[in-house]
Amino acid sequence: MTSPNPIDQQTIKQTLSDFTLPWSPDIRLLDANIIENITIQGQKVHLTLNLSTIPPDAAEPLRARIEQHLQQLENVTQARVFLNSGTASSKRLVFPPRQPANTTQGKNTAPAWKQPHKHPPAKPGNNGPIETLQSIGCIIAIASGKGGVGKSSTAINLAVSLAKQGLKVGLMDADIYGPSVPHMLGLEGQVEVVNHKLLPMTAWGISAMSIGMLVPQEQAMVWRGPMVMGAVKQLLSDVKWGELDVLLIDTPPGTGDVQLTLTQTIQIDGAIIVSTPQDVALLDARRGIAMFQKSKTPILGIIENMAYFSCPCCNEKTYIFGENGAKNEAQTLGFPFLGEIPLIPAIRSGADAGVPIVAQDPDSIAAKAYQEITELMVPVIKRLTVQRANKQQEKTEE
Ligand SMILES: Nc1ncnc2c1ncn2[C@@H]1O[C@H](COP(=O)(O)OP(=O)(O)OP(=O)(O)O)[C@@H](O)[C@H]1O
Repeated sequence: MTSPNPIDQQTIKQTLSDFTLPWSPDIRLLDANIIENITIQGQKVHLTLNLSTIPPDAAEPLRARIEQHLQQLENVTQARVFLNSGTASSKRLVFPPRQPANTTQGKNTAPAWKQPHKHPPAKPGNNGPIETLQSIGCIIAIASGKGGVGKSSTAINLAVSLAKQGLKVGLMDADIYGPSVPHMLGLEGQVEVVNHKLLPMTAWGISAMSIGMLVPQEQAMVWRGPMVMGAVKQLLSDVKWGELDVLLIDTPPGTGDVQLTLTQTIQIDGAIIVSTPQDVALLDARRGIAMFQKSKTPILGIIENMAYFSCPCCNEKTYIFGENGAKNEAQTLGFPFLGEIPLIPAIRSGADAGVPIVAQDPDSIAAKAYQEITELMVPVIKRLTVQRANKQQEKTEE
């Protein structure tokens, strides 16, 4: 007896290559940025469609048609198509109900660090734990000394990549002056308010909140001093994050009011510094590092973004801005070097289209570079979670 041919992404894409959009027959499904994700396990195929790009009446028929089509493939025993609304507010999330993590017949077998985080209850006072952050395993700031080095793109792709590894991830966009997270995640619409708390929006498997979802961008851009501090505090205490393994905070470049408010208001368990390889960016990165060190926030490592240009034809690497700049800097300063992300047009076009590259093309060089970094981050997140719980416990006992 011969074993069935393995199915791969290529076969699935090939099968769907003639599929056109019922409401726009000139456009192929594969060209329409509608497919979020294809996962294959043996002979089972799961495909996720981005509901926000489909006319409401067309969603269910399209889902059923694709499912039926895939089911006809010789080696497919199960084909399931899910619709993901991309936002929490639209209430159209039609994933099957989430199973409790790591449970077998009702018995919770999750490792200790993944048990529901039971941080002690909030204590009144300035530096007491904030109630909405109580069920968060640990908090990591993504920072850069200089603007435009790709900090937000890095934060988003790391968040989605961590979620793909099974972690519950939140992303708070604290870049009050230039919030780019909603656009990069393709999030639109109104934030939902329940019991006086804001609900984060969901996209690509993560929860996200940004000042850009609450006020028009022109408004926030001119805020200074107390207004900025007030906005950061609101993002921290008025958002119902729920249970998360990790909250990533995308901070604005530099060392201003936002960073100060964050480090004075909450316990940040670690900071990751994003830098490009050039000297000037590295110099600015040093300032960012110094600020976190002043507030005793551990530096978890440095990521070099736009490390090299990767030729789309032959994958040859060209080190446009010099080689190993951030890597050498990390070594000099004694911090872990977490990895390098290539300069790849698809990272920019994905961000512009609201589809992070790790979701759009998980097998790409870029997605793999982010994944390698998140594989290093997972054990760190576990360690920080345990440390945070211990620290919070100590604080309540003081
Ligand atoms: N590795 C990369 N390859 C190609 N383009 C990239 C890469 N990283 C970031 N970009 C692009 O560079 C631009 C700046 O990136 P991004 O907004 O993430 O930077 P930032 O440091 O957060 O900026 P800001 O200082 O405005 O907050 C964006 O258009 C983004 O898509």
